[in-house]
Amino acid sequence: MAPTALADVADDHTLGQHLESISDAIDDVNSIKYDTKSKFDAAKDKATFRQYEDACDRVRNFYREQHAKQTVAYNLAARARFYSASRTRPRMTIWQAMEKLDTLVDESDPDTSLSQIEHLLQSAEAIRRDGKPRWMQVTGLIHDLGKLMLFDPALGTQGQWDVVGDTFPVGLAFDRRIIYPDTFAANPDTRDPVYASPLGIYHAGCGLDNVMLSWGHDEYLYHVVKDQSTLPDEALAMIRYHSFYPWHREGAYRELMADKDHAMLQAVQAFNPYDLYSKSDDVPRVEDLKPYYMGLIDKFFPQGELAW
Ligand SMILES: O[C@H]1[C@H](O)[C@@H](O)[C@H](O)[C@@H](O)[C@H]1O
Ligand SMILES: [Fe+2]
Ligand SMILES: [Fe+2]
Repeated sequence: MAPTALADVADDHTLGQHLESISDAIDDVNSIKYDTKSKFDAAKDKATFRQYEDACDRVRNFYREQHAKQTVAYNLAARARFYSASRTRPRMTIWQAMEKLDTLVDESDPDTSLSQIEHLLQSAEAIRRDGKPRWMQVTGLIHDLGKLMLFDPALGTQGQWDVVGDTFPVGLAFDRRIIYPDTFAANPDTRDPVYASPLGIYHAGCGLDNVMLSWGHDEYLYHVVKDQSTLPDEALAMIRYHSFYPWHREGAYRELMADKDHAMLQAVQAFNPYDLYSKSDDVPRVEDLKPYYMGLIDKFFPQGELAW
């Protein structure tokens, strides 16, 4: 009897593996062609979130400082620190990073009272509920982990102004469609003849890959995960451009786009409602959701620990 029972177990196991690889294959097909619609009521939600005109002083002061200090010179220096060969990069798994980030209170965010880990799980859960591919769910789960840069002294982060908040390109005139556009008057780049010109240091169609976006959590996380995960380009664009509201929501800076960026814009726009509007959902139960997301993390970050 025993050998038969053992064989049954072995067969069950193989069957389980087959089913898993079939569902992986379906997911891979979905990753190429995925539905960019979401269940949110965009018109209603637009009136509820991101009301910067009514925002508190904390948010206003945050942007006043950010817009004065994000210069080309600062951006070059921040990137040099990130890439510096002498920097010892902290090593952490994705889940450890999520737990570490949880202590941060984002000064730029007018909309959420939840902790960071809850926001990440809320975004991921909303994507999962809508039947989107697993690579997009895991993107929701990690998209704000770049805020961890605040905790690495070697990155020389100056405060929150170079970590959170909406992003915009530097090296060309600041567009009026960025929130609080008048606060750029305090930025020295507005008095530089090249940086203050319509295309600045760029040329039309140069592609967003060649544009320097203000330094912060999007850019940092993009550089961390691009070579340390199996995520598709769409996921990397969702991470890199998720705070670039003047582009993905307001239609600014389109003249800088190259062909590839049109598909990336669609991806970022498909992602945005899950970042923003899931902020009104119920508080997720971290321990209940952990096993499912640990499975996704293993799939897309097979080496476990990442260098941050
Ligand atoms: O306040 C928020 C917050 O910091 C987000 O993480 C970021 O992606 C947004 O664009 C920003 O405006
Ligand atoms: Fe973010
Ligand atoms: Fe977010």
